[in-house]
Amino acid sequence: MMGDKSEAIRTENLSRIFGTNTAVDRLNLTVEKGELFGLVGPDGAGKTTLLRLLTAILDPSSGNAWVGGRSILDEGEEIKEHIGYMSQRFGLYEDLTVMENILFYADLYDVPKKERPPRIERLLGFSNLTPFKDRRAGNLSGGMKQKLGLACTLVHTPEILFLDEPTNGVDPVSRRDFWRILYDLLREGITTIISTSYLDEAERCTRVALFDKGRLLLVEKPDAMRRSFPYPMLEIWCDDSRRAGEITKRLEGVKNVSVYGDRIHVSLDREERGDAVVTALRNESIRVLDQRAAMPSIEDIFISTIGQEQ
Ligand SMILES: Nc1ncnc2c1ncn2[C@@H]1O[C@H](COP(=O)(O)OP(=O)(O)OP(=O)(O)O)[C@@H](O)[C@H]1O
Repeated sequence: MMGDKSEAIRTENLSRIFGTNTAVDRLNLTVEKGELFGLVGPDGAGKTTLLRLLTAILDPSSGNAWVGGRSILDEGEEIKEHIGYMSQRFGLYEDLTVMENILFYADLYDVPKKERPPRIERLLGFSNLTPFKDRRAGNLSGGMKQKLGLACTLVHTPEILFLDEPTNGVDPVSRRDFWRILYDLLREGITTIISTSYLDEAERCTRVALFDKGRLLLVEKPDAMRRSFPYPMLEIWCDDSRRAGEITKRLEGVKNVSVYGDRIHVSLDREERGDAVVTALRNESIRVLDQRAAMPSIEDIFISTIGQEQ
């Protein structure tokens, strides 16, 4: 079946097996045009393999996928012309300057010479790299390198962008900058598929797909995901939150516990259990400073869903 016109991506029973290991397991997924679509899941969940399948770098073991209406099985070369892919090991040339790196990718993608100056100026502006255009890539900070990688990935104006953990190891301020760029791209109508291990980033996506062991467990808008979370959540501020987390995990009716700095999130089978949790903590000499009902974060949902799987 061909993809719909409003669809950026459609997969049908897409699978990839390595030996006895199923990295992507009969995946059926549709991403609409103009989405900023997040892939999350623990290490080894199959996110990178999925991105490599969709970018036509890796052949599927079975099933098919359409990217911009083109099949990965027999239109891989056309797909590559219309997409941008920033892999975890995106190749920047450390000895070349920012400008030279962008020009290198412009050559690689045969960007017409006349179109280059305005496009490159825009990309440099976009990524705040104009003042650094003559700096060697090797001398850029981690955050700037990622922005340069993105600029290189965008030089041939792809319709669909695939980013594999682009902000991994980047400081929080640079991560926010990077996301500002992604939102600008979203406003321009570019579809982006991004894998991330930062769950606060997943909250910023239009929709999030949660993977584990090659299988798609959930796909939803972050808000809807939070609203449909089946368990009441209690947020408790306390001292020694780690120990509080350990104690809480063992209590009856506690579905799940996540520890965040000076507070814990507890999901319960029934709201009334909250008082018993607080009492149990106090009995173990934990100082409970405050408590309130809370909305679950994507992290709570993620931990709870993966937990039920095992
Ligand atoms: N080329 C390969 N040969 C053999 N096994 C592979 C290969 N590529 C991936 N795998 C296996 O497939 C599974 C999924 O890996 P994948 O890299 O896609 O996961 P991931 O979710 O992207 O995790 P990470 O974020 O750590 O890269 C893993 O068990 C991995 O060991």
